[in-house]
Amino acid sequence: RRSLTVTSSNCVEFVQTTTFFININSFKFLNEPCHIRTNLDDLENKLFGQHIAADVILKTVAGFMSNNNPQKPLVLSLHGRTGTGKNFAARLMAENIYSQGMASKFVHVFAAQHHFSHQSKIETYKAQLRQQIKYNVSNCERSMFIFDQMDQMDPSLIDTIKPYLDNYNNLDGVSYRKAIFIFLSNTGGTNITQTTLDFWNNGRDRKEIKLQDLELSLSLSAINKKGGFWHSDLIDKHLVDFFIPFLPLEYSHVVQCVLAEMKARGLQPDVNVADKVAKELVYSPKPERIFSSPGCKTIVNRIYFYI
Ligand SMILES: Nc1ncnc2c1ncn2[C@@H]1O[C@H](COP(=O)(O)OP(=O)(O)OP(=O)(O)O)[C@@H](O)[C@H]1O
Repeated sequence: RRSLTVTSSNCVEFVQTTTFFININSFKFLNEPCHIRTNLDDLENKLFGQHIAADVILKTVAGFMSNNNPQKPLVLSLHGRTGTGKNFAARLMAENIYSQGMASKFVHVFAAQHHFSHQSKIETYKAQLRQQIKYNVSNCERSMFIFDQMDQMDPSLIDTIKPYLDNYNNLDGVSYRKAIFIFLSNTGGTNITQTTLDFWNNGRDRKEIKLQDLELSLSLSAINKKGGFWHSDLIDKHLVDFFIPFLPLEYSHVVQCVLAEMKARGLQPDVNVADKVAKELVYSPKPERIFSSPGCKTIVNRIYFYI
């Protein structure tokens, strides 16, 4: 049985619900205005140890979504070592914008190694990418595109999407100004770690680190590392609105991650379990050993071992 809710918006999402008593699936088209809620106020409480990222994301995403006439799409480039929360932050953004979160048909994830793995198919990938971006933004102007493993992406693919990141009023009849592009990469992780370590060695609180302390070095390392932004004029043309650093996570942040994960899984948060999980991880660099090498990445599967 199908029902269709027709609304003024062209952004509709197909939702399947189960009707228990009749034992059939009923289907509804729900209106999804691509602006469900942009209440990112709790970002800082969910994203641990990332005061810069939480602040920038909260302000830019909320501001962008409340602007009905943005001059260009929102383009954020998230940088940091593994397990520091870049994908998690992208997920939080999606969950705060679309009713279906990452499962929304308006959220499109491209992972370099998965979607663009064969160098010989680059021309096909370019054509597909152009087509997908155009089709999806035509369908929903508030679409979100997430490019994971940016540092492993062929730079010519990035150049392909350049026109969509600019402030053209429209390209072939489509305006891309309300779309969101998010790039994720490990590029710049070493610089971020060094700066955070310097603060620690000087006895300064990491919360004193400012976006300005890292943003320039991030854009330079992004452009100088082969792959992704390499030799791309995306940076010269100022198409990326913010390069956002994700700081390496310390023991206390891993403990927070474990407690949050236990809660999310319906388990009683247990500080002893969190302490054991956090202590068993490898910490770097030598000799300080204050940053978790896997960040919070491997904790989920470890929790059950220690319960
Ligand atoms: N700063 C954080 N705050 C809260 N949870 C975190 C944080 N960092 C990581 N996590 C947890 O660890 C999991 C893995 O992190 P995530 O995938 O976001 O790392 P990443 O930075 O994208 O790593 P990679 O560079 O390897 O892709 C997340 O799903 C989340 O549960």
